[in-house]
Amino acid sequence: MLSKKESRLETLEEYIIQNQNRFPGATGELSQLLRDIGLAAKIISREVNKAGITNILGFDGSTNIHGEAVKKLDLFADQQLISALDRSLITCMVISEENDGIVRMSSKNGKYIVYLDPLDGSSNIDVNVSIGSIFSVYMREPRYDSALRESDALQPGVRQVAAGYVLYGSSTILAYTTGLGVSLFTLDPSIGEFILSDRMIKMPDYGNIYSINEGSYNSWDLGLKQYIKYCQEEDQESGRPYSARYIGSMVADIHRTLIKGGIFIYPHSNRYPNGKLRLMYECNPLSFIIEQAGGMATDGEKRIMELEPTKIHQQTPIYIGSKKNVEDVMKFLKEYKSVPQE
Ligand SMILES: O=P(O)(O)OC[C@H]1O[C@](O)(COP(=O)(O)O)[C@@H](O)[C@@H]1O
Ligand SMILES: [Mg+2]
Ligand SMILES: [Mg+2]
Repeated sequence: MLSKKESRLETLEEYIIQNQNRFPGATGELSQLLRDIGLAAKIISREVNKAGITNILGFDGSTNIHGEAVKKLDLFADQQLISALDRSLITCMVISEENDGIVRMSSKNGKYIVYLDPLDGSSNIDVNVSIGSIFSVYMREPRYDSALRESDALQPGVRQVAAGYVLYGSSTILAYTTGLGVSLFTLDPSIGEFILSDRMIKMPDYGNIYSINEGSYNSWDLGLKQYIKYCQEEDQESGRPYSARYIGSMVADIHRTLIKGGIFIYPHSNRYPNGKLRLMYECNPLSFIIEQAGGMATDGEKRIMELEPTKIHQQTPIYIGSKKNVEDVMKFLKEYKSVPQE
C-alpha cells in the first residue's frame, strides 16, 4: 500500500515515463509496448466485467495446440492484445497460447518479441472467478537477414526485458517489472486509468499458505507428498498447519502468493509428465515478477528462468513463491529423490 506521502494519484503512463527517464539512452519503445498492453487490458477488463450479459461466455468450438477447448474470451483477449501490439510497429513477433505458430506482426523490423497467455484461468471464466492475462517481452537478436524465425523467440527467462500480468478480479490489477522491481496498478474504471497502488513491492520471505491441485496426488513424487504432509502437520511454532488455497487461475494464485507469501506448485504427474504450465508465457514471466519481489521459482531442481527453451509451447513443473517455502520443498524433493515410490 502507498504511504500517505504518496497519496497523489500516479498513473501507469506517468510511472512508465518516469522509469524511462532513468535510462538516458531509452528510445521509449518499451514504454510504448507497455502502454499498448495497458490499453488492451482495459478493453478486456470491460468485456470480462459484463461477460454474463454479452455473448462472450462459453466455448468457441476450436481447440488449441494443448488440446484445450478454446473459450470465446480466450480469443477476444488474444485479438485485443495482438492488435494493440501491432499498432505501434515495435513488435515483430507474438507467440500466444491460442496460436500454434509464431504470429508475424506488420513490422518485421520491430525489435521486440512478445509471449502472451491472453486469458489465464480459462476454466474459471464461466463461473465468475478471477482470471488474468500474462505477457513476457524479449529483444530480438540483431541478425544479418530480417527473416523471422521461431528460434529467435527461444531465449531463456533471464533474457526477458519486461514481464507482467493483469488480474481481472474484484478489481483489475496490472503488475509488471522491467528488472527494476515490481509495481502494481489498479484500474479506476471511472477515469479509465491504471493508478499506482503498490510501488516496488517486496513479498514475505515465508508464508503459511500452500497452493496445489491435490487431484493428482497419487502420481506425485514422494518428496512432494512428504512436503505437503509437513505443511499439514500441527506445529504452532512454525505456523503449521498451513492453509490450503487454490483458485485454479495461475495469475490469481500467484498474485495472492506475491501479497501474502507461501508457495504455488504445479508438479509433473501422470497426466502431465512435463507439468501443465507453459514455460514461456506462464512460468518465465511470473517467475520474473516473483524473483523481482524477493521470491524464488524452480522446476524442482533448476531456476525456471535459466531453463533453455527448445519449443515455444513447452511445459514445465513449477515450484514458486516465498524463498523459504521454495527452499523447503526443494529440500524434501532432494531428500526423497532416491527413495523408491510407495
Ligand atoms: O485445473 P488445473 O489442472 O488445476 O489447472 C489450473 C491451471 O491451468 C491454467 O488454467 C492454465 O492456464 P490457461 O487457462 O491459460 O490455459 C492455470 O491458470 C491454472 O493454474
Ligand atoms: Mg494460463
Ligand atoms: Mg490461457
